[in-house]
Amino acid sequence: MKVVVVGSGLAGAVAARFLADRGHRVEVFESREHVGGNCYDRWQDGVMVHQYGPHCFHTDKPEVWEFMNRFANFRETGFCVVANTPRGVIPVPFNDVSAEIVGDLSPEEIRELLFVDYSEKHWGIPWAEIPSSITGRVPKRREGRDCRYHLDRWQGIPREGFTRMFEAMLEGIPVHLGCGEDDWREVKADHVVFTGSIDDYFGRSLGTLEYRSLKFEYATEAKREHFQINECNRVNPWTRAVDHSHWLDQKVKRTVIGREYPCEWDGRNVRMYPKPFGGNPERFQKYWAAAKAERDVTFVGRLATYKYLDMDDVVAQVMLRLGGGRWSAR
Ligand SMILES: O=c1ccn([C@@H]2O[C@H](COP(=O)(O)OP(=O)(O)O[C@H]3O[C@@H]([C@H](O)CO)[C@H](O)[C@H]3O)[C@@H](O)[C@H]2O)c(=O)[nH]1
Repeated sequence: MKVVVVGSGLAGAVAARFLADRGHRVEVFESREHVGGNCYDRWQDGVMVHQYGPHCFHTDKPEVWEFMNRFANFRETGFCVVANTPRGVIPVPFNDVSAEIVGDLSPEEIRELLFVDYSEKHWGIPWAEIPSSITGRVPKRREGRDCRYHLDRWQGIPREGFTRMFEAMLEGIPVHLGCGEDDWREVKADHVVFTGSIDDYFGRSLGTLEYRSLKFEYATEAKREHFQINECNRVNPWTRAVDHSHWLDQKVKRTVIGREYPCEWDGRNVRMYPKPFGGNPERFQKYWAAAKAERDVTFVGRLATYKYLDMDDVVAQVMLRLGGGRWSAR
């Protein structure tokens, strides 16, 4: 069977590999000039930099971890995040170490200190309007002194970077970079795996789905003790600063610091976070109903399913939808 995969980010690359492994003839169409989507990394001043913000792979799903390890040698490590709050710099999620610095706090006080300012900057709306699908992601008070941001059984990053991992995943599969939005439609295929924003598939005929985006600033500065500092305050306009030399534990004096400034997706920058408010959920449901009626198209990934999915959930979603024996959108 001939399959066209639209997009070479995580969903697209996993889908392409999954199908090629099962004997299908796969061709990938990518609008950017590189594979890997927002996981793309590159080298700057000798430091491996995640171009579109920090991506730590973390999972409790053995089949997902096994799949990813076919394409990369992972440096298995957990990353610790601290928050720069009006009461000092503390580990986030809030744990016993945080409590030693600012005193033990009630859930409401933790929410005020760590989440309200950050989330309002990140999402651009008042805290009270941020839906529970987002606030539910916010890690609660954690007992103990484990300062890793995620507690999943497996976590880390590819030693040679995500870009190299994607290249390995796509080995032997034709990939077209820098494509126009509709180039893939010219190819006659038995099936399409669409990983772009679902409204693009339908020519935005039912309205445009909105996203939050980020403006990234990269500066070469002195190496820092902390891997990531979340700005949980109103003083600094950026939400987080990442010292990229920590990915590979690079012993450097100078490093690359990436700062993230939240903004709206405007059609020229990158779609980063689906916005589950402001009419978008209703708009998405209309597109999803239309998607269900499409024969021989599978919609997968964060953009096509308009869901705030973690990386491992994307891999699991692709495996389920393509391995479940059905080809149509679900
Ligand atoms: O200090 C904070 C942190 C978070 N929030 C709020 O929680 C929402 C979800 O946060 P998070 O999952 O961290 O957001 P994101 O998907 O951008 O994070 C990815 O980056 C790394 C992580 O930062 C470690 O490098 C992680 O692997 C991914 O989850 C957030 O949108 C805020 O609303 C907060 O308020 N304050």
